[in-house]
Amino acid sequence: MADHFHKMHGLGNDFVVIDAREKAVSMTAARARAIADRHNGIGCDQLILLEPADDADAVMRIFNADGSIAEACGNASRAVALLIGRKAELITAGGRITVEPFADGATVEMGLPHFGWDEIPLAYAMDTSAMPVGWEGLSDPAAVNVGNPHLIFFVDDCDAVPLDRLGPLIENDPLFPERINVNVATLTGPNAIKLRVWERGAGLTLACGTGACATAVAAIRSKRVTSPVEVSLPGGILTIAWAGGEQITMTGPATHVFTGETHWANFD
Ligand SMILES: N[C@@H](CCC[C@H](N)C(=O)O)C(=O)O
Repeated sequence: MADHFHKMHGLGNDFVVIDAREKAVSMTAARARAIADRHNGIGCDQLILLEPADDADAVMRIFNADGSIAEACGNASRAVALLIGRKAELITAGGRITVEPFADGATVEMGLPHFGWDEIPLAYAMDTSAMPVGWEGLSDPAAVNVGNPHLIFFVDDCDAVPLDRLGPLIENDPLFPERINVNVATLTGPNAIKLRVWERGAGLTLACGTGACATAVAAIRSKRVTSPVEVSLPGGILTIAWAGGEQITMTGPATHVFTGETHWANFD
C-alpha cells in the first residue's frame, strides 16, 4: 500500500511532510536526502516527520536536504499547524513549541532564545552580542540559538552579500562545532528588517522562520529595532514579537500545495 505525504511551504521554504502519527515510517539520513533531492526525489528544503508523543500532540522531526537533523524549523511549524488544524503542542529536538493555525497561516510560540557561547554552541568563549570575528567583508556578528543555531550579520545592503559563496564557508567554520545558519540583515525601519539566509544543511532558501526569529531577537536586544518586527525575506514577510525574557512569537503564512502518494522504499 502506498504511503502519503504532504507537499507544503512557508514563504517558499518547502517541505515534504510525512504524518507518521498513526503508521510508523522509518527514516534515515540517506532516505531523507533522496526525497529532498530535486533531481530524483520529490524535492524540498526540509523533510518533516510527525510522530506520536506521550504528552504533546506530536513529535516533529526535521531533516535538512543534506540529511542532517535540525532542532527547529519555523516555517515548517506553521505548515504543521495548518495540517493539524487546531492549537497544538509539538516537541522538537530544540524544545516544545505551541502552534495555532488560522485560515492561511499560523502563529507559533517558538520558545526562549539562548545567548550563551556554549548554548549556540561556539568552539570557545566569546561575547555573542558582537563577536570579534569576520569573513571577508562580514564582521562582528551576533549569535542566537532559537532551538537551532544562528549567526546574524547586520549590513548596509544584504542583497549585495555573496551569500552563496560566504554562506558555506561560514556554516562549516570550526568556530561552529554543530555548523550554523547564516543570516545577513539590513535595517529598513524602526520595526522592519530585510533578511537573506544561508541555511545549514539546505543552502539559500526563500525564507527561514528561525532565522527571522533569531535576527529579530538580536536586533531588539541590541536596540536596533523595537518589537514587533516585520522581517521581509525573498519569499515574503513574517512578524516576530519578543519582549526580552519571554517566548518569541512568530506569525506568518503557510501553504498546503498537494497530497501525494509514494513508496518510501523507492528512495533507498
Ligand atoms: N527553514 C527552517 C530552518 C531549518 C533548519 C535549519 N536549516 C538548521 O539546520 O538549523 C526555518 O524556517 O526555520
